[in-house]
Amino acid sequence: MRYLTAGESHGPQLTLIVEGLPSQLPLSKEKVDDQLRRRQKGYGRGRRMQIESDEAQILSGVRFGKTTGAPVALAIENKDWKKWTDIMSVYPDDEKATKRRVSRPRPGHADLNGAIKYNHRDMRDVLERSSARETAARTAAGAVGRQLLEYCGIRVAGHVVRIGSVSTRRLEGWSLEEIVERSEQSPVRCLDSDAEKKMIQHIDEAKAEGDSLGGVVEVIVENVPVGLGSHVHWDRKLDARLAQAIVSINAFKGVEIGIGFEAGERKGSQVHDPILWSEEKGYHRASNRLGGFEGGMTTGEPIVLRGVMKPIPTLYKPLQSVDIDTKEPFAASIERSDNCAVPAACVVAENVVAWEVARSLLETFPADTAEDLLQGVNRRREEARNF
Ligand SMILES: Cc1cc2nc3c(=O)[nH]c(=O)nc-3n(C[C@H](O)[C@H](O)[C@H](O)COP(=O)(O)O)c2cc1C
Ligand SMILES: C=C(O[C@@H]1CC(C(=O)O)=C[C@@H](OP(=O)(O)O)[C@H]1O)C(=O)O
Repeated sequence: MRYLTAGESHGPQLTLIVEGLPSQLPLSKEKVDDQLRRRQKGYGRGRRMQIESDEAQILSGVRFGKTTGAPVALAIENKDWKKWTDIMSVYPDDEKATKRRVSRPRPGHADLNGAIKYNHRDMRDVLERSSARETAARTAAGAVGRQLLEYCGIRVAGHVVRIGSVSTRRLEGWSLEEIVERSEQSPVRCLDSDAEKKMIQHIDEAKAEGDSLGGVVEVIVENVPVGLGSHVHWDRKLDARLAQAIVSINAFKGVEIGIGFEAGERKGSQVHDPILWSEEKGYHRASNRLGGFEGGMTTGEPIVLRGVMKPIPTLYKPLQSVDIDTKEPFAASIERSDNCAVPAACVVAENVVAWEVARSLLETFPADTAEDLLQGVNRRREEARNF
C-alpha cells in the first residue's frame, strides 16, 4: 500500500492517490473529513485556518461506501487559492499573472536549500510545496489507513504532552476512550486541565512577544497483533518506519518509543518488560516501557511513541536573513503564521502512524479483500494466544 500527494499551499487543491487497498473495505468520507477537521483546530493556529474548511472529495476507487480495490483518489480544495490565482498561475500567458517574487529566504524553512537545489530564483517555487498545508493530504491518507485498522479492531489516539516549557504526563490507567474524549475537549489536546491552562497562557505570552512554541505529542495504538514489522529486514522494522513517518512531518525533529531517551539513563531491569502468561490474557507484559516493540516487531502491547516539534519558524519578531539578489541582510517582514501548531500536528502524527501501521498490517497479512485481511489478523491473534 502506498500513496502520493500533490499540491501547493496556495494552489487550487491538494491531490492524494492511495493505492493497494483491499476491496470491500467500508470507506467513509465523513471519517476522512473528521480527521481533516481535527487537524485544522487547536489553540495557536493562525488566520489561514479560518479561511479553509477542509473536506475530502473522493474521486475514484470507492462505490457505495466500499473500496473496489482500485486506486482511491481524493481532492481537498484550497479555499485561499481564490486570492492567489494570479500569483499561482500555471500558464505563461495568463493576463492576470504576477510573479511577486520571493528573494528573501526564511530561516527554519526549506526556502534557501530548496532554491539552491532546484535552481529557483523565486523561492515561492519552494515554499508552496514545503508548507505544512501538505499535511492535510497526509492526514487524509492516514484517515484511510485508520479505517483499515478500525476494520481489524485496532484503534489510534493522540494527545499533547508538552508545549514549550509546560509538560505533563499521561497517568497510568487512562483508557483509550478517555484519552480520546479528554483530548478532544481540550483546545491544546492535553489530558490534564492544569497543564492545559498553563499551555494556553504560554502560547499567549509567546505570541505577545512575537515568538513561537513547539512541543511534544504522544500517539498510542491499541489492539495491535503480535509481529507487525520484522526482525529480519532492516527496512521493514515497524518502529523504524514509524520514526521516519513522524520525523517526515514538517517541523518534527525526533521520536521516542516507550520510555525513549530515558532508556539510556536506566538500568536494564528498569527498562525491559517482563513476559507473563495467564489463561485469561495469554502472553502479556508486566510493563510496556519499550512502547510495544521488540526486534522491530510489535509485541501486542500498545504502541506508544512521542514526537518533538520545533517552534514555528515564521516569527513576528523577525530573524536575520540575507536577500539572494543583493546579498544584503534584512529582517524578515511580518507574515501571517501559526504561532503554535503542536495540537494540530498531534492529529497529523496520529494519522501518519495509522498509515504506517495499516501498511505494515497489509504487508504481514497480504489480502485482496478486507475480509481476507481480517481473517489473517484474527488467525495471528489466535496463534499468539495458543502459542
Ligand atoms: C500543522 C503544521 C502547521 C504549521 N504551520 C506553520 C506556520 O504557520 N508557519 C511556519 O512558519 N511554519 C509552520 N509549520 C512548520 C513548517 O512547515 C516547517 O518548519 C518548515 O516546512 C520547514 O521544515 P522542517 O522544520 O521540517 O525543517 C507548520 C507545521 C505543521 C506540522
Ligand atoms: C495551510 C496550513 O498551514 C500553513 C502551514 C505553513 C507552513 O509554512 O508550513 C504556513 C501557513 O500558511 P499561510 O502562509 O498560507 O498562512 C499555515 O497556515 C494548513 O495546516 O492547512
